[in-house]
Amino acid sequence: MRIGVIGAGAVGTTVAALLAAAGHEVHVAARRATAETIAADGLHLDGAFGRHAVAVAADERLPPGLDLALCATQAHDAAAALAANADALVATSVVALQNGLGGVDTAARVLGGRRDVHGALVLFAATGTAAGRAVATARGPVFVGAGSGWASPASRRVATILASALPARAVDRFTGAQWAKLLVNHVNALPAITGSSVQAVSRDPGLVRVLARSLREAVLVAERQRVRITGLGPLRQVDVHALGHRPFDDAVDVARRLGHAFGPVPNPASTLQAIRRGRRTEIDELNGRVATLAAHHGIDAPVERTLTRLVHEVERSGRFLAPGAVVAAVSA
Ligand SMILES: NC(=O)C1=CN([C@@H]2O[C@H](COP(=O)(O)OP(=O)(O)OC[C@H]3O[C@@H](n4cnc5c(N)ncnc54)[C@H](OP(=O)(O)O)[C@@H]3O)[C@@H](O)[C@H]2O)C=CC1
Ligand SMILES: CC(C)(CO)C(=O)C(=O)O
Repeated sequence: MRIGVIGAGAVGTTVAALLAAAGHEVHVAARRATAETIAADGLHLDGAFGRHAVAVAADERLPPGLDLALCATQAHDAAAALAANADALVATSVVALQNGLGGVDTAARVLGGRRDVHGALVLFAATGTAAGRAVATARGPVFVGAGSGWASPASRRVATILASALPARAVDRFTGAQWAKLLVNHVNALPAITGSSVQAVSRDPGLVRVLARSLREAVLVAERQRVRITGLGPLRQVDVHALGHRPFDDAVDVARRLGHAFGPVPNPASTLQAIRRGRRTEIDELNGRVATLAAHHGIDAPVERTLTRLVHEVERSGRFLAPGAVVAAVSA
């Protein structure tokens, strides 16, 4: 298959390298300097999916005539990246890999309301190390779907193509699964604020309770949105229930397990990686999105609000906070 990947960061490099290693003809669209490096040196992936060095085509734009295109930019770059490639994608199935709730809608809107647009919920963890280079710090599947019903034949086809290269499958009730991924991504904020890993946060008795409180707020907001969150990857349906409704210590247990679901290799998660590279984070699409929805429903979500504010403060200052300062800020 001829497959395009827009964005050669942590996720784009991982997926593109695995697709190329599985024998697909892969075209990468990246910023000019990155595209030149990849065209000359190929893609290099190490870690949980093995070591791969593969040659791929790379340019600032994708060529026309692709069977499938994956958008692997950060959420706030997706609209511009897809618009820049829209002419090449008129007859191509498109998959949005962004975290948060808006990936599929953004892609469909930018591509003129097209129906062959799918979302992918990525549950592996990857860290970008240089242009066209990434390390997968934890394995995990990719779930493909769209909308609130059964997975369509088109989503199943996309999942089958991806499954030729990495663990991937179609998922029903994508909207509920996307909320489950949003809950999983609650592990992102505290490493970004403290400069530590997801696993280190889960081991810290104060921070893991903050994580559990933020998760509890998110579950209550989802319920007010009338979303039924499905189990996904490390987060089972019973865990979602525990986060919202069981005694708080049960929610803390779920939060702790979520952090350890990423294995022994320290996972900074994508939000801390953005901060380390001096890039804008996606926090407004994660905890910030929950805080906004909470306000819309007249619910108080003080932990979601505070975590969003603290990530923005670290984005601006570049100074991480000690765990005790975070616990104090959330409890103030
Ligand atoms: N990292 C992870 O483990 C996971 C990440 N995700 C999600 O996947 C998405 C991508 O994350 P991640 O790979 O970590 O992010 P990165 O920032 O590492 O990669 C995004 C890449 O897209 C590039 N880009 C932005 N705009 C364009 C454009 N117009 N044309 C070409 N390239 C462009 C960026 O370049 P530049 O930096 O120069 O702007 C960057 O190299 C995010 O939504 C993230 O939340 C999901 C699961 C796991
Ligand atoms: C799955 C997880 C948490 C992997 O780190 C991720 O989505 C991210 O880093 O944004």
